[in-house]
Amino acid sequence: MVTVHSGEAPFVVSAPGKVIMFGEHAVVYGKTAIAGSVDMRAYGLAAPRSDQQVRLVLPDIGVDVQLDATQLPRLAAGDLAHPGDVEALVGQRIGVPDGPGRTAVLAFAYLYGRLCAGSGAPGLSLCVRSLLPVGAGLGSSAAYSVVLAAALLQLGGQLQALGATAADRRLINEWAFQGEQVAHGTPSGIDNSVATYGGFLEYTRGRDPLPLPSTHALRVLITNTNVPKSTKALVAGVRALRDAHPAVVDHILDAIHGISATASALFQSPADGGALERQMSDIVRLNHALLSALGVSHPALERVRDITAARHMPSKLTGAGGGGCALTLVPAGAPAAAVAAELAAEGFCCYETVVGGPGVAITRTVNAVPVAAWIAATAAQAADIVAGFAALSAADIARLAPARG
Ligand SMILES: Nc1ncnc2c1ncn2[C@@H]1O[C@H](COP(=O)(O)OP(=O)(O)OP(=O)(O)O)[C@@H](O)[C@H]1O
Ligand SMILES: C[C@@](O)(CCO)CC(=O)[O-]
Ligand SMILES: [Mg+2]
Repeated sequence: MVTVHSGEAPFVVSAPGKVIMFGEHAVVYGKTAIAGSVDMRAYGLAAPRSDQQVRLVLPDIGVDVQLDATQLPRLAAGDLAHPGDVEALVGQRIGVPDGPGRTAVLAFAYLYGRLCAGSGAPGLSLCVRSLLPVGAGLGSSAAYSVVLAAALLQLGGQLQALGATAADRRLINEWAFQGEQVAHGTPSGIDNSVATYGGFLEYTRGRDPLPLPSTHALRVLITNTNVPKSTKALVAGVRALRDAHPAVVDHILDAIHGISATASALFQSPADGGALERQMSDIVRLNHALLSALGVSHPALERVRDITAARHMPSKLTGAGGGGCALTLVPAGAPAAAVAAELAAEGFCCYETVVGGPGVAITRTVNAVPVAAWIAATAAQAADIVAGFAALSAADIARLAPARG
C-alpha cells in the first residue's frame, strides 16, 4: 500500500531531452543554432512532507540520500560565482558522497538552498527517473535540472499555474540554467531552454531563446555510436583550427549560421511536408559536411551516415561530435525500422523519436486519477509512494508524459 505524506498533494514534473538540429559549434561563436525537444523525458515525483526531511532518490544512478532540511544552507546569488563554490558550500557541509551521483546531488542541494532553505523550509521526497540515456548528448542533465527547478519552485509556491504561463517558464528556465552551471560550469543554455520550452528553438548566445511556432513535427532517428566524446576537447579543437585559419574557418561558421537561418524560415513556413523534407535533407547534408570540415566527425558517425544515406535518409552528427549521437531525418514512408536494425547490428543504439514535443509539465493527476492513487494502483506492492514510483516500468513512466499539443 502506498502512503502519502501529509500536506500538499504529490505531483509529477517532467521535461524532455534535446537534439541540436543545426548550428552546434558555430553557436559558441555567436552564430544561431536550432534545437528541438525529443520525446524522451525525465520525470520527477515530488511528495511534499511535513517532517522537514528532504529525500532525493535517483534510481538511474543509484542515489538515495536523506537530509535534514535545517542542515541545508540557505544560499545567495553570489554563491555560484566560481566553479567549486557549490562544492565547498554544500558538498562539504552536508557530506555528499563521492561517485557518479555527486553532481546530481549538488545541483539539487544548490537549487534547494537558493529556493527553499531557511526557517520553515518545506520538506519533500523527490524521486527522479529518466528515459534519456545519460551522457549521450541528448541533454539528460538539462532535463534533470528543469525537473528540479520546476519541482522546487512549485513546492515553494512560486509558480502561477503549474509551470504553464510564460512567466512560470521563464522562471523555471532561469533556475534550471543555474542547475546546469553547477554541473558544467559554462553551458550555453540551449539544453535547459529546450527542456523548458519544448518544440523547436532558435538559439543565439546572449539572447532570449526564440520558440519557433512550427507546425511541423519531424520524425528522426537518433543513433548513439557509444563512442565516448569530450565536448570540452572538441570545442577546444575547433578553436585551435580557427586560430590557425581564421579566414577559412569563419566562412564555415558563417555558412552554418546560414543553415540555421534557412531552417528557422522553413520551420515557420507553410511548406507542405514533402517540400519541407527535401529542403531539410539538403541542409542536414550540408551541415554535416561543414562540421566534418571542422574536424569533429568520427569514423563511427561516418558509418552511420553511409548506412542511412544508402536508404536515402540524410544524417548529421548532433551535439559536440567526435562520437556521441547522429541525427537522421526519416522522410514519410522511409524504411526506418530496417535502417535501425542495420545500425543496431553494427552495435549502435537507435531511438526513433519525434522532435518538437512539449516542454516542462507539472501534473497532479494521471488520466484524472490523483498521482498518488495512480502510482498505488500501478505499483501495488511498493511500501511507499517513492518506492512505488521507483518500481514503475519504463512504459508506465512514459504514461506520465503530457499529450502533444
Ligand atoms: N536520470 C538521471 N538521474 C539523475 N541524474 C541525472 C540523470 N540523468 C542525467 N543526470 C545528471 O546529468 C549528468 C550527465 O550530464 P551530461 O551533461 O554529462 O550528459 P547529457 O546531458 O546526457 O549530454 P549533453 O549535455 O552532451 O547533451 C549526470 O552525471 C547526472 O548528474
Ligand atoms: C558543441 C556545442 O555547440 C554543443 C554541444 O552539445 C557546445 C555548446 O554549445 O556549448
Ligand atoms: Mg548535459
